[in-house]
Amino acid sequence: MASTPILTSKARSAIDKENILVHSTTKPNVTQGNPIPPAKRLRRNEFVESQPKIQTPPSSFPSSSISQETHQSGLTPTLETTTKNTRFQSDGTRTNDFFSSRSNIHAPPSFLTTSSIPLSDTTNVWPSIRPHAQQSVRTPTFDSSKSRLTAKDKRKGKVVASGKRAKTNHAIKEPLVGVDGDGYSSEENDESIYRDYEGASEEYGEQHYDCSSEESDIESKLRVNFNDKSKERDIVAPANSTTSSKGKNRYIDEGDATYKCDHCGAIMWYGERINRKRYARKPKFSMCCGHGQVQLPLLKQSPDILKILLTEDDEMSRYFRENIRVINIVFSFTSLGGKVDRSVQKGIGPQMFQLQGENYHLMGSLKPPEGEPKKYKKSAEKTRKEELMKKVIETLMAMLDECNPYVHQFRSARDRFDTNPDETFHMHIISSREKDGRTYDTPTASEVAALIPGDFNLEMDKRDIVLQKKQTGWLRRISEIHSAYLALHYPLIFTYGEDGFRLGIKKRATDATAKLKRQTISMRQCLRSDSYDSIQQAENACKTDMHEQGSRLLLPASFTGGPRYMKNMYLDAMAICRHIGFPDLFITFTCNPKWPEVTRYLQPRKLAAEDRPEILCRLFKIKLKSLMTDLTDKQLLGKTVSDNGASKEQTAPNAEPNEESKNEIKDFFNCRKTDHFFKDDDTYEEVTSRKLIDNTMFMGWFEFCKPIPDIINENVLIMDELSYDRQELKADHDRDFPKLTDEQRKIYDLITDDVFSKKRGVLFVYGFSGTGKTFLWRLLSAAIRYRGEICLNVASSGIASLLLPGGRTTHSRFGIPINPYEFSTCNLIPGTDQANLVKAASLIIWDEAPMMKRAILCPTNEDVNMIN
Ligand SMILES: Nc1ncnc2c1ncn2[C@@H]1O[C@H](COP(=O)(O)OP(=O)(O)OP(=O)(O)O)[C@@H](O)[C@H]1O
Repeated sequence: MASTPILTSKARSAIDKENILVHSTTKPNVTQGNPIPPAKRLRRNEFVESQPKIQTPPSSFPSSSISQETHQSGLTPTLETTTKNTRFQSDGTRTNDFFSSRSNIHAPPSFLTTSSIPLSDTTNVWPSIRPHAQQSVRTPTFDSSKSRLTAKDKRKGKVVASGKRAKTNHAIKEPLVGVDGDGYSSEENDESIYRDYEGASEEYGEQHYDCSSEESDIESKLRVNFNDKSKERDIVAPANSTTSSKGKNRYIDEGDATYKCDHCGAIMWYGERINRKRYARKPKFSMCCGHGQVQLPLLKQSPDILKILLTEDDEMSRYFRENIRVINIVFSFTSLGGKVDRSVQKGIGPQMFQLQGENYHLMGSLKPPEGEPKKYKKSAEKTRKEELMKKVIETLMAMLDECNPYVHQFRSARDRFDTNPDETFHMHIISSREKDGRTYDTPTASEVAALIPGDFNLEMDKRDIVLQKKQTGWLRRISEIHSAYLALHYPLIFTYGEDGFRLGIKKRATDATAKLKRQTISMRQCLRSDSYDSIQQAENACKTDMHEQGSRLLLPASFTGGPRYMKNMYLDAMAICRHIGFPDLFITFTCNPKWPEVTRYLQPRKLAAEDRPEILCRLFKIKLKSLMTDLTDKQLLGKTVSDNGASKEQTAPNAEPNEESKNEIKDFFNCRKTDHFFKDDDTYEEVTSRKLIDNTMFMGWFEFCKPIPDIINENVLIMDELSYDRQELKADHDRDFPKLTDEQRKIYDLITDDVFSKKRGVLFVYGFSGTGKTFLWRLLSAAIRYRGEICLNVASSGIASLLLPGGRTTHSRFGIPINPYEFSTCNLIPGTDQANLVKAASLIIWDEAPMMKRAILCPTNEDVNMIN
């Protein structure tokens, strides 16, 4: 997990103005007299140019100490001696930083090193301008045992280590005050930190721990007095300081998950509340149930035997917990699917493989193919060698036999095979349920699956899972929205075969939901991706008829962080870079399973971090938001001039309203403010009739984009297709027509009859290489075109398209995405020239069609049908 907030050159220049030079400290190869390699940077940083002295690199710059520093990360639990980080003030003072437990920074430009360095290093100057910067100090150590809560602080809901206040006061008196608003960990910044964060703790209810070491005497010796060299403000010198400097590094603790959602009772962290900017005595949450819109039944209590295995401390239970994943796989009905790359497993080390793209579940036939072993059983037998495993498996088998409806049905199928081996039947695992998913989640055996005599029936719901006795051995992919998707893969979690997400679950009936157009829960609500609305609307907005004109978009199951989302973020970032300049810092923010909040949550439950990845994700998100607030709202590194909307919820990109922020069109394309204008299924009339948005630049733009009826709308694509030299085509056709073989002639007649009699249909012509398919396509297209009709020749690859007269790739002709995934659709927007051309075509010849994924062929066919 990583996030890359962009700090642009303006931000950098803002930092520079405060003499906080943003450079990597890991610059051991800087040469004497030329410490600042990029000319661009020199140009922009006049103050550096005007201070030749400061460019002298320190002769004794120890690269080893730097590397120690660069590896410092997170809550460094060591007391190793490291290089002290240095920060410069506008008054020429220098301050020393330790780093914060929050993030590492990589400096991407070529002139900076790419190694990971702590955030505090962002305020470091070049080694050359800090000859005495290598102060040996102890790395601050996090020691939770030193964190003591005072009763008052507890009441306030914050945790501040006792003794910190005294130190804080001391820091206030200290003349070496740090940079305003900056200072996760710098000792000189204690005052500002405390001002900021104690205020913040009032405001945000955060809990603070002191992570400092008690080694104040060492640190106090290493204090640096910059005032001595205040005139040459970049030249720093050490000075003896008598300042006590306890508690340089503080960890901002997000507290425990002690808050409850009013609607569904979900236990939440304070940082997960809506409207994070405000302190709330009774915080509200939406990520759990969308303000009570989503009402789902609670999972049933586990069967007693499973409870014992999960909680007790006997040998069998411990063994079960240690091997719970393996045991689950033994009982799982489905297997993991995805593009697996096993080449990464080299040498010794833990077993691992790389999974690319989408992850899904696969299911095989009722019986394995002839001669093949029973795979699941095999693994079970293997594990049964161990006595303990055998006992556990037998216990669980008995449990699942009793309570899991899928097990019932599979057992019935087996019995039926045994009694009548010649009978043909298939097992049909039903996707759609009649019952309301809010109240009934534990289905019975007859509801989940049925054994149906006969072969596969084409009229079944395409999401249903149909298991046949005879299969080729291929595993079948299961739809993610099948209600049994999770229950089949995790029988030990969904012991009763409980339903997962399925279509048609009704929202809770409230006043708010009554006004909504969609009364059922969508996958998006389950995934909590509201920002998708704005993206979808952005694509539809320029059209007058929103229903007909909009391109069809399907929400992928893995929306957040999915290809579409990432592409948007990437394009936004590139647009920002182009407009404002390249970023100076590349901050990666990683998740730490040893965060105190995580440990406090997991330890009492006897769980490891990998057992509850969602807890890590949630805390990561909270901390990421917190960091983004510090960077943007609190302007830790200077004013934010732009952001890509990734942290839209908590960022105010332009805090001071200016001309730029009033440009609604720009905001619209930046996916900001669109919520004010649209909702998912609003019509154009509804949108434009709102008084709220009258006479804005945005509405003017809408008007501008309206098609003007008086102007004849000529479609250049159609004109292009009709501009062939018909006489020449006819001559070619007449020349080759007699050459057709009987088989080719038959196909030719069939197709031309259908085209000229305006029949619709799909014909699939196949044959070995060299049997004259391309010859036939050429003749057919000539036959259609010389009669003044449109024939579109497309091919799956660019090379194949060159062989066809007027050929184009299908990607280009139908707007097929380059990297299609399961839920991709064509970008063929009805009403556009491209769509009208497809509509006007009499014949579409698609060469090498099987080269395309099925995931593309079917939607393309649907899209072409839709626009016709
Ligand atoms: N009826 C025909 N009369 C004369 N020549 C023919 C006839 N059919 C095919 N050919 C010739 O045979 C050669 C191979 O035909 P073509 O390239 O159309 O085969 P293909 O099935 O498209 O092959 P591939 O699948 O490899 O693309 C071409 O030179 C073509 O002109």
